[in-house]
Amino acid sequence: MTMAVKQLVVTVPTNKKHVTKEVLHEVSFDIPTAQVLTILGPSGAGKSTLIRTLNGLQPVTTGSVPDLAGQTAMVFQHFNLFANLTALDNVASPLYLTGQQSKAAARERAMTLLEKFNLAGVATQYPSSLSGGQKQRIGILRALITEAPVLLLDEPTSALDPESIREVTDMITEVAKLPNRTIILVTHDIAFARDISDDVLLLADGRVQAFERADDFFAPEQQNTAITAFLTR
Ligand SMILES: Nc1ncnc2c1ncn2[C@@H]1O[C@H](COP(=O)(O)OP(=O)(O)OP(=O)(O)O)[C@@H](O)[C@H]1O
Repeated sequence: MTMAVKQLVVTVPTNKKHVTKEVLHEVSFDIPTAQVLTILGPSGAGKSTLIRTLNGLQPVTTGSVPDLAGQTAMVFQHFNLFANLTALDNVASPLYLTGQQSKAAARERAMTLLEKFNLAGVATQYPSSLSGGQKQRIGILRALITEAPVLLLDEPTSALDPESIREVTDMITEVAKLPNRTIILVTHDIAFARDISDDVLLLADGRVQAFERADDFFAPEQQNTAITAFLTR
């Protein structure tokens, strides 16, 4: 099963009154379910705008995206943890803040997740005392606890030091193995993209430059074309 994005156009306001700018130009591709789709492209290509549109944070101007309301969970570049909540409560928060579960039940579920991913030791700590890698792993668990079938990750490692990057990419690799989980990942980390992707969408200037199976995209004979074009911009 796939979910289609069809001729998606997104325009955003500019500093000038009544002047808008088209950030995505008739973008079409299919989101394969239970796979890892990686969105690559140079800075300003529209990657974040696309992922925000899929999450309903950015309105569609014309064209269409699948209705993913209530089916997505987002992981942010800068973690966006609640500073006043412990790691445990950050993970539990999507369940109890929405009233889906009692705080006690949500915490129990959160603790199980923390244990599964070797983070039980930081359960009572606040974000300010966590490393970047720990913060992002907590951010990923906060998304996972929702059991949303579509996980959106917007440059989850770009604010991290090399050691933390490894912790987080290892965790995302584990998460990608969970059954029935669709992952849409924006990254500038080509090596990680090559390791984890099933499909690749390459954007530049708001247009689709390539949409193909990762094996084809990263095939040796391709490396002088699409990837080089991307890397050298
Ligand atoms: N809400 C907005 N208001 C004004 N401009 C916006 C808005 N959202 C996106 N843009 C502009 O749209 C273009 C694409 O931005 P976007 O953040 O989607 O690119 P990106 O590929 O994610 O870049 P990066 O890799 O640097 O994060 C940029 O020129 C950006 O300034």
